[in-house]
Amino acid sequence: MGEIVSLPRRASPSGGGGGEGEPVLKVSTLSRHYGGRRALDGVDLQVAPGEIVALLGPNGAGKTTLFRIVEGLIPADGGTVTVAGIEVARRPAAALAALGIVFQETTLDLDLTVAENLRYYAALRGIARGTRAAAAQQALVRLGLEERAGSRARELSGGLRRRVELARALIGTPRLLLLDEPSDALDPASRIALRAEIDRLRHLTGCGVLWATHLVEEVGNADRVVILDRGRVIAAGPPAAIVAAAGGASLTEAFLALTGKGAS
Ligand SMILES: Nc1ncnc2c1ncn2[C@@H]1O[C@H](COP(=O)(O)OP(=O)(O)OP(=O)(O)O)[C@@H](O)[C@H]1O
Repeated sequence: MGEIVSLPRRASPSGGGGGEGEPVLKVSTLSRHYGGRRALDGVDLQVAPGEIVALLGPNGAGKTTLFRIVEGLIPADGGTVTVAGIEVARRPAAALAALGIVFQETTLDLDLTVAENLRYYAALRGIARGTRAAAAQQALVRLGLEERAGSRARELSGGLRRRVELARALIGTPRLLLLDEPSDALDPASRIALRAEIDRLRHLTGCGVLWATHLVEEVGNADRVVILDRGRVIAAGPPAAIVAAAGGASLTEAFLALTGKGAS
């Protein structure tokens, strides 16, 4: 186990990121057990508007548990989570309304068309009947999916399905986008395209992004990386600063030095 490396957040959005303004996600001393097993142990992290924060950790580090608490699906044992200033434990519905979520597994209805999936989600988000079609159309345009509007989700490649899910997550103008290992099932070209898309979208919408992954090569473009290991934050800061502080030549080396574990 490496020592804790804590580095300052980038002071200015230059270089592509956001990083200014009140945090859209604030996680403070969060803990959670499953029976006798400690899944999260005093986790602190923040995401600013327009900022991409990668949550990097090996399998079992606690990433999914953290996401479930932020989404209001399970309670924490201790600590607090606020989304856009709203405390999840006190006002779960309001906090959920400020979130856009892309789950690890595809959650599109494969028998519906792309446009139908988006309109259905708009209805779930409480968007008025008269404006749902416009909200779905705006989402299609944002992701360059207009020509796919009539395609059944089943006919789309994995990369295109993810783009539809991103489009869907942005309906209702969320303040924070939660991406739970979104590129796990994608081929390398689709992974690269997805990263570029998310970078573009955070500039376009100003939403913050928390991106969970166990793939070190995915996090180099993030504004900040938070490394989670066995439920604890063991390093946090811009990728280059983590590499420098851990004395590695690359983020992969730094990750190995800090966790003592292999990563893909
Ligand atoms: N429902 C559960 N019951 C008991 N233990 C659980 C449960 N869910 C997770 N755990 C344990 O909590 C720890 C954190 O798991 P979690 O799924 O949050 O990690 P993760 O970083 O998302 O891993 P992965 O990348 O494999 O999804 C692990 O030790 C896991 O075995």
